[in-house]
Amino acid sequence: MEGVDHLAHERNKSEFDVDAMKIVWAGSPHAFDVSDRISKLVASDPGFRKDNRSTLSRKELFKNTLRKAAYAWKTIVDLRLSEEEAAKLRFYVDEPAFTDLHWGMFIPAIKGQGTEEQQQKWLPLAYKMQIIGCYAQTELGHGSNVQGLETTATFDSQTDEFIIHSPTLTSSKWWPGGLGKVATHAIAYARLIVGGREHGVHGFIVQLRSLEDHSPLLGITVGDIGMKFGNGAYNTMDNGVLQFDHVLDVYSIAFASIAVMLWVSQVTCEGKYKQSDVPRQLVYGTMVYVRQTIVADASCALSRAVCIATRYSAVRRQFGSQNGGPETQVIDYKTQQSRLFPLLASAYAFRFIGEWLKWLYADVTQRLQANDFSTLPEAHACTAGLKSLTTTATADGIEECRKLCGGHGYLCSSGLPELFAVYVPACTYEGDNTVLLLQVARFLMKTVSQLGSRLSSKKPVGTIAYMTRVEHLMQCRCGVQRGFAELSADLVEAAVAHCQLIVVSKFIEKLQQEIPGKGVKQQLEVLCNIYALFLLHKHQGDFLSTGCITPKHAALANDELRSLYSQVRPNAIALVDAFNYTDHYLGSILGCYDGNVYPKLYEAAWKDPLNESVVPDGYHLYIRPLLKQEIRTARL
Ligand SMILES: CCCCC/C=C\C/C=C\C/C=C\CCC(=O)SCCNC(=O)CCNC(=O)[C@H](O)C(C)(C)COP(=O)(O)OP(=O)(O)OC[C@H]1O[C@@H](n2cnc3c(N)ncnc32)[C@H](O)[C@@H]1OP(=O)(O)O
Ligand SMILES: Cc1cc2nc3c(=O)[nH]c(=O)nc-3n(C[C@H](O)[C@H](O)[C@H](O)COP(=O)(O)OP(=O)(O)OC[C@H]3O[C@@H](n4cnc5c(N)ncnc54)[C@H](O)[C@@H]3O)c2cc1C
Repeated sequence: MEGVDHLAHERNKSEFDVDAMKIVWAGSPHAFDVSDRISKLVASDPGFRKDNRSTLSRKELFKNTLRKAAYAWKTIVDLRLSEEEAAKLRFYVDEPAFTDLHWGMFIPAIKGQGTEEQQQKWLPLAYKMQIIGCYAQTELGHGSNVQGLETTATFDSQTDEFIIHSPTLTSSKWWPGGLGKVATHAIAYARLIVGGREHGVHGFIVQLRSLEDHSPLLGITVGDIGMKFGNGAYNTMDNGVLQFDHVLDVYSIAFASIAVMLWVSQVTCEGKYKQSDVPRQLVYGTMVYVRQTIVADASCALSRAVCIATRYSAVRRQFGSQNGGPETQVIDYKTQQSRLFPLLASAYAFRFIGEWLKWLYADVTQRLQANDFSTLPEAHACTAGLKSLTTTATADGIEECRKLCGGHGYLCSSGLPELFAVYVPACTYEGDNTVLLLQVARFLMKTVSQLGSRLSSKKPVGTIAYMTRVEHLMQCRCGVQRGFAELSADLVEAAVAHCQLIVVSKFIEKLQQEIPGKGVKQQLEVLCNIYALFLLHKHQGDFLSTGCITPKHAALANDELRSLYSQVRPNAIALVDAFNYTDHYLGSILGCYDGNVYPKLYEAAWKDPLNESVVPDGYHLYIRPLLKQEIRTARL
């Protein structure tokens, strides 16, 4: 029945202050206020409806996305929302669109790599959306290997301009989000050539389309690369293809510096290339920035799937009826708990590692401005490794949540298939996860060679086993005289172990902070122990081989896990309520707040276009002749 909370009995079991946990999840009372207000604003506005996406054609879907993006911008302007509120609104609109890359990469690239002059020229236009940008780095032939990019930018000292060109088919820009049909400008990465000499890959701001009639400019060929995985999903985004034919790009300016003129690589009017001695990888700065935002995104996506699966697991009953009484809630099965609760713990773990990574990125950015590159390698390794670890775990976790919901998890109305389809490219974009782990492995090899076996001492006591595991995995690999390439598959395992050590240690450090609210810290301690012991159980071969745990320890850890699951069980619904997601944002009948699943599933079924007629189109043409044997049947 509408209005009845079918999960009230679960919510009454909670042993902690849910409102206080909501603040912990949001990060601060202010952050909670903004999230709560904006999520309700979006949920209550029919202009942001999203429950019909799976029934639209690609063109209808895309036009609807443009409508929503324009409507969101009008809402932001009319309500005079702050940058923080506007970002939250785009988040809760929950539709991959060109705005993601305009705000998520194009603007950060100009802020992070543009000179003061370039920022003054381009940022006001971008903030007012008088230009729409994309980040055009990947090409048809190269994505991971940035140094393999083929697009050229040749400086013409006669005209004081750059000529941007796609010399080969494989140099076509391919994948940039927003590029296909919307972006008017791109930050295009190209090989800088000055005076016949090549100076590696640099970023250029290039105008692609007329600001008058949106037609591609002379020398620009641009379009969409076609349908992607899943039906609605990421097909709201116009990932594009772009070719330059000797574009005399009067607007392009070679990105001349990182942060505040820290790294000045200039091309003078006389055609001289000047670069000071800062790491050339600073040109990758935008990717490092985005990778740390992707870690925070992982906690959002995983928590969303876990919220759906947890609420449905409490609603769903199957088997176990005693004397005609109610069947057993599937959330009470130990197998369901052993699959679901580690994902619940991971969602919280990724939330806190995302907070720490945001601090690490801000710290390294501040150091760069002071010409201090000392923590850049660690920042790169951490952002790369944690992006890889959290997105892989989240993509796998969303699929596990779909399976935890049985058959109904496969319905679009569960919200899980689309969430999976939208999320999984995160394992590829912003750096293929294996390629990024190889960067971490390279960092570990260098660290081991510099520090000897002790990779790092500054870790909480509870992580000794985790630290020993990483050192053991590295020693086993570094000890043998074989090349990096030969050992790369093993080194990637050590890289994963290193990242897991970071997540566990930062979760433990989080618990050392002052955390207000009745029972809140205790619940987080349970989740931290679940995260740490679940991984120890999953990788117990590594831990046993280090000798720092014995088979008896491994068995005790497993017993402790079961006990921890029992401690979470009465609090599970409250722990997912703490994410404070609206039903609109969840987009899931199985995960609806009131747990009134069956009537909503049944009602939703009849809204499918196929049910607009009781006799389907095609019956008279194809089925009736079949049934009436009017088609000559093959001789049996
Ligand atoms: C739900 C809807 C979406 C939500 C949207 C929200 C926001 C939008 C954001 C994301 C989603 C949408 C789109 C994604 C956009 C993209 O995908 S943009 C393109 C991303 N592409 C990549 O990530 C490419 C990956 N490849 C690389 O980063 C590099 O090629 C490499 C693998 C790092 C290798 O680089 P290379 O220059 O060859 O260096 P090498 O391996 O030789 O290393 C040399 C030294 O440099 C150090 N180093 C490498 N990278 C960095 C770095 N970034 N920072 C600092 N240092 C770096 C490396 O460690 C080596 O150091 P040594 O001391 O010499 O060992
Ligand atoms: C949805 C989506 C949105 C995107 N948006 C953008 C965007 O806005 N802008 C942009 O510039 N790009 C974008 N991209 C492109 C994305 O950044 C690249 O696809 C990504 O960096 C991976 O590169 P690749 O496609 O070349 O993969 P490849 O590197 O070709 O990967 C193929 C396989 O090769 C393996 N491999 C590659 N190199 C090595 C190695 N050295 N050692 C071991 N294994 C290796 C990989 O692990 C993988 O298994 C997007 C991609 C997607 C899917």
